Amino acid sequence: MSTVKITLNPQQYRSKVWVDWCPGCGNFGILAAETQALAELGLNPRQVVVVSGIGCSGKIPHFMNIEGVHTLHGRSIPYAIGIKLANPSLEVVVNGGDGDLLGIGVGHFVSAGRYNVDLTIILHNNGVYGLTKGQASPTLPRNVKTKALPKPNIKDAVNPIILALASGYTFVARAYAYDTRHLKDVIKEAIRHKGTALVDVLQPCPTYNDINTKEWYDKRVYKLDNEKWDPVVHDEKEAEEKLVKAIEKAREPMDEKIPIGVFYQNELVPTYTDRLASRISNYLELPPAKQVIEKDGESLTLIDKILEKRRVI
Ligand SMILES: Cc1ncc(C[n+]2csc(CCOP(=O)(O)OP(=O)(O)O)c2C)c(N)n1
Ligand code: SF4
Ligand SMILES: [Mg+2]
Repeated sequence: MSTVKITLNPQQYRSKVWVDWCPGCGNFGILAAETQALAELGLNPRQVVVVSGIGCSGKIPHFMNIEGVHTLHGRSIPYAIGIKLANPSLEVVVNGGDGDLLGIGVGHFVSAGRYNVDLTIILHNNGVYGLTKGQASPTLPRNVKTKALPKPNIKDAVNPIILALASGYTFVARAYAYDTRHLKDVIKEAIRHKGTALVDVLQPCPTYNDINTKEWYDKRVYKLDNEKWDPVVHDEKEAEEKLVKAIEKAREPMDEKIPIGVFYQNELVPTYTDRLASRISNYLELPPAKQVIEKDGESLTLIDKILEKRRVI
């Protein structure tokens, strides 16, 4: 992570691009909290890469003054992993929709936890495919009928917290897009965490999700901190017990009460950067992005010769 300190002004992380989300969209809260978190962490915008997929959520890098990549639907995580592996000194944040990360991209979502790559993944969880006009997303429960569905949802929902815990994520949290102060604090913790971090953000979509509205969430969300919840694994022996407790907490029905905050955090697991550095002695000084690959326009790698040898005529 960069240690360059800059002034605490979230506007430095905002671009001049017009934000075209619908009025009242929960994405505004995520954008505000994310830029505030980066400002409070004092991260150099040139050292932060925000990677997104396709969806309303996917537009976020355009609205930020950071290094950003707006990738393909479902493919933000492999891009992000590649960026982090090529240059481990960068702070890499993924922003994705629930369709993007848990539908078409779910294989990559699971895979990230197995590497424990040092990434922060911010899930814009609105229960719908917002950009494509409100189809059910993988987090919409069965039998719920949002306004664009002709009939109630026929499929069961995926629980992002449980899926992340089962996949080996070492930081797993839930937050709420309209409680931007709490969301900002959770994003800061996720970025500071060493390992794969998920922040599942409950994000009202006032245009297509007429069930999980601001009014619906406001009555239900409560903070885990107020329950004296301790998510941190302080000792290897605690890991199993805390993981099981976090899964049990995430299994609680969300009809009446919805906990937000950090469910689980374990920094005792080596990150993928640590694992590579233990096998490649000069990885941290000379990761792929910092290697010199040409001199005076001539390639210093043998790639041309290797390709020539394998040419099939
Ligand atoms: C490979 C591919 N399949 C399908 C689409 C069409 N598509 C664009 S966005 C989207 C879903 C968006 O929903 P979500 O990821 O939840 O993001 P949101 O708009 O809700 O933020 C789909 C299916 C696409 N762009 N690319
Ligand atoms: S469709 Fe929903 S998620 Fe997309 S910008 Fe509008 S309110 Fe936000
Ligand atoms: Mg969505």
